[in-house]
Amino acid sequence: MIHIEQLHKQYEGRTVVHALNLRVNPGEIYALLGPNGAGKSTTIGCLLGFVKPDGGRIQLAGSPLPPAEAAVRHAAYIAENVALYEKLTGIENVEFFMRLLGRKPRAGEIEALLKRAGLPEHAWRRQASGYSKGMRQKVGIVMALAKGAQVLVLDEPTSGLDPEASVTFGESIRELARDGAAVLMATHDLFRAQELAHRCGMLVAGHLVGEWTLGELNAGELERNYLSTLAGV
Ligand SMILES: Nc1ncnc2c1ncn2[C@@H]1O[C@H](COP(=O)(O)OP(=O)(O)OP(=O)(O)O)[C@@H](O)[C@H]1O
Repeated sequence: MIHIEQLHKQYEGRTVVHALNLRVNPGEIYALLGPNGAGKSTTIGCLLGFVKPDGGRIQLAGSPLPPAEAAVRHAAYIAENVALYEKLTGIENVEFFMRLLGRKPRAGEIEALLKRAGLPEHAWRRQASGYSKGMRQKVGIVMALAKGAQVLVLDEPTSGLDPEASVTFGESIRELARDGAAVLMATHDLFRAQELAHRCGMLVAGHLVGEWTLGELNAGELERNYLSTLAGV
């Protein structure tokens, strides 16, 4: 579960997130939409403890810990470009990550996770320096799976992915949500948001100006809502 109450953030005296309230339940995928500079990444930064908020309350996975510590324990973060140890192979990256979590992988466990996330077998033992963006995202998914993350946070996850990679990635996200993760995804990809998310919210200049339940809307209607909401702000 992700629970944000009255989140407030300023930079150099300018408020970039205003009294934001947002809740993502276990098993739910929530798409955070909004134009460039709306405050999506800042909100994510506050959620994961990278950015210090100026006010409000954040709770992750029901933990009483501050966001940075709760995120280390319960959350996985997949950025637009997943950073990996370039000299290590896919398998070695995941193994290293698991050891950081204090886990010794069982025989065949990493291979099974890589397969589940759809990383082609020929890449498993190749250095990550040669991985494409989509391949990196898949390793990110494996890390979320290995961690059993209860909270998954994604920033522009499908930007620059080809349609097939985007679909495969979406399937992995759905699977993680079906396993009970609360998923928050900041995106400009309205089509993918409509396809994947259960709900979406629109952030404009740090204000949450609209929230919609998807499923009732097709991608065209979501785009019309987005544009008319933007025009009305
Ligand atoms: N470290 C910082 N110092 C000063 N201003 C910042 C800093 N980080 C972000 N901002 C400002 O905060 C506002 C929100 O930025 P943020 O990156 O959160 O928006 P965003 O919705 O993620 O945008 P995009 O869709 O372009 O990624 C912007 O006006 C940005 O210039």
